[in-house]
Amino acid sequence: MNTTKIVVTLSGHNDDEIREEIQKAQDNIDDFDIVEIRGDVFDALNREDHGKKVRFIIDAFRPFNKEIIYTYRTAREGGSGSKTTVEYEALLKAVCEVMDIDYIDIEVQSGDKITASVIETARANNVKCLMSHHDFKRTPDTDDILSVINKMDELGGDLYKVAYFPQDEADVDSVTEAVTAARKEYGHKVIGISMGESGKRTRTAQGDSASALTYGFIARDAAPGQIHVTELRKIFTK
Ligand SMILES: O=C1C[C@@](O)(C(=O)O)C[C@@H](O)[C@@H]1O
Repeated sequence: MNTTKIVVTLSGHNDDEIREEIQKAQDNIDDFDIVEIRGDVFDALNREDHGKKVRFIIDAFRPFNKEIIYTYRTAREGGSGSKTTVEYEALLKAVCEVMDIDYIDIEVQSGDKITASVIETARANNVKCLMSHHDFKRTPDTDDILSVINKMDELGGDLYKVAYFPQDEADVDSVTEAVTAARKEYGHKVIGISMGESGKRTRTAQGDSASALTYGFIARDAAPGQIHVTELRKIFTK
């Protein structure tokens, strides 16, 4: 049975783009299970306006019983977020405290102390922790990918996501092998993404190497190699 949930990443920056994405997503509401809000696209806004945008998106999908992931992707991991690690920690904690979300994405490279303190606040507010790690330049070998995932498990997350950029097919295979091995160890909690065109097969993998979540787009892709959610739904219902 296919148990990969489809996530739609929303990355519209301004009101027009946000409305367009919400409309398209609502028109294709059965093509995804979870909504990812990319908070880093609101980086230029103050805390209050940032919060308003996030709440607006949450309110658009709650009536459809969609789960919500809040992600603030920092520039060092391929996003547009320019906050310092101290600001990053404060933002994630505030989001857990005041927003009605299901998952918070925590970049483990922000450090063990920050990760632990965000996890504590998330737990206190019934928010699940999606541990993440991205490298937009390269892919380490399978053992190194597995040590990142082991670390995420030690830190105490609910889902473990790694995303890498491949240089060749062998790099894509390393991600697939790491997901397969980590699933044996930890169960269906692992997400392994190889970005770009050649990595697309990691986004549609089924069986032993299937990820717990696969991220797709509705209006514009938020990462290289992302697939439209309607296509993902077709692939995963075959
Ligand atoms: O970590 C991920 C995965 C992703 O980078 C992708 O490659 O689809 C897209 C991001 O929005 C998300 O937070």
